[in-house]
Amino acid sequence: MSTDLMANARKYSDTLDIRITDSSLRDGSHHKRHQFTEQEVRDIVAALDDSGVPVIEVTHGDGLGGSSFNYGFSKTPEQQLIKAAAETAKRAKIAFLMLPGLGTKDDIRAAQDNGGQICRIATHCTEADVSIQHFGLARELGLETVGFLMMSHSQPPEVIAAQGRIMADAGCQCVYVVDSAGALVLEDVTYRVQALRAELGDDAQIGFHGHENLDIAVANSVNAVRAGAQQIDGSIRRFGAGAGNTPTEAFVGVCDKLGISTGIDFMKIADAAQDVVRPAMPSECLVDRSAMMMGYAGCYSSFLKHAENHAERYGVPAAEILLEAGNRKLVGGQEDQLIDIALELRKKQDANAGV
Ligand SMILES: CC[C@H](O)CC(=O)C(=O)O
Ligand SMILES: [Mn+2]
Repeated sequence: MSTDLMANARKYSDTLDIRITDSSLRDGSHHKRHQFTEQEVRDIVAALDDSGVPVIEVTHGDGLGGSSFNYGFSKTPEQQLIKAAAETAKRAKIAFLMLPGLGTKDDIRAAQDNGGQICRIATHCTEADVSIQHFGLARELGLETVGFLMMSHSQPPEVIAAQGRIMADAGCQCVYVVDSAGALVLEDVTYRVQALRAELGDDAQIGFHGHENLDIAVANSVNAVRAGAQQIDGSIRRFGAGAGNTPTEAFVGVCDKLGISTGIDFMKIADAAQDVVRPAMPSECLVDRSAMMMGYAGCYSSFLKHAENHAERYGVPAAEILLEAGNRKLVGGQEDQLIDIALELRKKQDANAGV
């Protein structure tokens, strides 16, 4: 590790160089169409906790309040899942995600009452100002705070840094570069993390949340660490939206080999991935045509399942819906526009076929 990274790491903890948050029970909720049962959450939390994962995120895929017609209804109320996770974890902290406008301040209070300790607040990467009151509340309540700058590929490093400054000033303790589309490639991550590091200094830590759509989430995460990120997200078995996230277990193995300390036992987490998490997944998260299209075109990974639904309903390819969503620069919350795209594709298809 570089001297700078060692210095940053030491500031974070006496024993760990980086802190990993496993997001499979939140980002994986997209892949599972929000159908987690309480027992699955308990089993996965127990296995991750026993492996030494320090933070486990549990919420509807779209955060607190996400269970809805627009985003997909949860099988089990997310507050019940947060409570089950907090009751199960012996060492790990339980984190929850919220998007201002979807979740409310009361949802944050309820998540804390149910045992959540880390409040992660996500905004589009040009809209950090909508998070100010929520960071204020979270800090007042004594919660640890994390800020998510979603779709970070869509803005240059200086914009990401300026938006990170807004979050840090509002009380955010770690600003994440969030590669929602899996569109960032290697140095794209380095430059964004470096810009945040330069802007925030000691005011906040930096984090990185990757998606695997172009198959480089582990490499991107290593680049983030080398550029000074102290917190990294993964999802065990890549259980996340699109092609999934940085696979926690592979990233832990890579960190072991690079001499980056995570505090996670590689053998135990490898077993957990295979024996506990895989059975709870509806299918593997794949770098298939649709997922690659999202990384290539810069399309929000959470759109995948919605695009698949519309593809089936309107008889058009999901990959083409996603490609067009990327071209139109759609952001989270614009899920309904995927229907317009599907209908337009269908019209063109019919016209070409002379229907
Ligand atoms: C809440 C939407 C989204 O899934 C957050 C996230 O993980 C990302 O943007 O990658
Ligand atoms: Mn994600």
